[in-house]
Amino acid sequence: MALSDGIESHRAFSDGWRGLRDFLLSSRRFQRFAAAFPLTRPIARRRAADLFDLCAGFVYSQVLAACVRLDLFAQLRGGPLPVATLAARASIPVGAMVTLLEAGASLRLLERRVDQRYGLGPLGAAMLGNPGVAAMVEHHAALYTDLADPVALLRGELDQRKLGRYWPYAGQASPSAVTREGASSYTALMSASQPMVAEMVIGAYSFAKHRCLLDVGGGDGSFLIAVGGQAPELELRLFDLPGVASIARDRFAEAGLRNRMSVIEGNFLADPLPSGADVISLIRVVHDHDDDVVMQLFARVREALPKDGVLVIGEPMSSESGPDPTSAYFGLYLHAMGSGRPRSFAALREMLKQSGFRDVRSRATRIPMIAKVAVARA
Ligand SMILES: CC(C)=CCC/C(C)=C/CC/C(C)=C/C=C/C(C)=C/C=C/C=C(C)/C=C/C=C(C)/C=C/C=C(C)/C=C/CC(C)(C)O
Ligand SMILES: C[S@@+](CC[C@H](N)C(=O)[O-])C[C@H]1O[C@@H](n2cnc3c(N)ncnc32)[C@H](O)[C@@H]1O
Repeated sequence: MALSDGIESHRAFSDGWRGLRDFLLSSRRFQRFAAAFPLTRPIARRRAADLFDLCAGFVYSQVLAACVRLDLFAQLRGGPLPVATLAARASIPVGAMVTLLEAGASLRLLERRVDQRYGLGPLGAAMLGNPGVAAMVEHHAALYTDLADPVALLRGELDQRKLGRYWPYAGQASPSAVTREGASSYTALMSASQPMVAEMVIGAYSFAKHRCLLDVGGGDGSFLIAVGGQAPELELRLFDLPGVASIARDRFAEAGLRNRMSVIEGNFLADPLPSGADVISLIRVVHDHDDDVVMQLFARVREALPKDGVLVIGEPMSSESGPDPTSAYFGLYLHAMGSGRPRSFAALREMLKQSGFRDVRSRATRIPMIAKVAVARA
């Protein structure tokens, strides 16, 4: 059998079986049968609950947003508190506060305790361990507005995208014009959420074997500071737009790190990257840009690295097998932002190979949803 015949018969089989599945699942009669029959009932209930979660997810997100805005998790860190206390502190009527607390409890963010008190739930407690997540939730207000009419957003009918304003470099021909003021909110958000990302990247790749690291698009330097803590001998350099570079300079000066770290300002779309580093990192940078920009960036990284120098990419990457809700999130997020797309490791590997990189490998991270890592040699 010729290869094309084999592919054709595989496609026919796959389409045929999926067609049968879709026919059954969309039939009200089959749904009634599956919910009644004891062996299929658990699956029917799970599917119904999955669909309910998709319908109601925006409400769950707003319950979380209210808990974060009212600082409920931090308030409950020391132990449960009475409803009346929480309501008075939030200037919310007791009845409405109970509605929020019950919603939080049903989502495992909070827990109802005896005597009309509420404490942390397992997910609320996990929020306290990852303060960057609360910062993300706060800034979702911009995305939430842009997504109010998702079809208009996808059709390009929104004149003003809030998320586009939040990330002023996105899709801009002259990102160097971004001022320090324009960069300050996104730089603070990146700084707040960097610890969980740095943990993933440093856990997957050891920088200690290198001499000098250049972090391109390095923000306020939080990633470099985390790497520096693990690799005390490593020379650290940061490259970012002028507005962000000035924030990083102040941060290093405040932390007394000016001797250890240097900051180079520039635009990687127009300026060559400084040479001298034997490892370059791109942390949450590549997915912000369209393919043509990424290819330019990879070319500049390759020019700046010595032979055998290493490029480390750390960011959320889409899954190559099966459904992956983080891709839904980043796909819509980056669309609203105005440039970029989530890429799988395989897509990045292809682009890296086309740019002349070799030995492209994926490194496993502890929580891939937060960041995956790709490593390549110049
Ligand atoms: C002790 C007992 C009783 C039981 C033990 C059971 C057990 C082992 C429980 C585990 C407990 C545990 C350790 C929980 C840990 C939870 C963690 C680590 C949770 C982490 C959650 C992280 C989340 C939700 C991250 C969300 C990230 C978001 C939304 C990121 C958004 C990123 C954006 C918008 C980036 C923008 C940058 C741009 C523009 C794309 O470049
Ligand atoms: C999403 S942030 C990531 C910041 C940091 N790496 C982190 O993970 O926290 C992307 C960074 O790339 C920088 N950037 C975007 N376009 C750039 C350009 N053309 N030249 C230099 N830096 C750029 C931004 O200013 C920003 O600091």
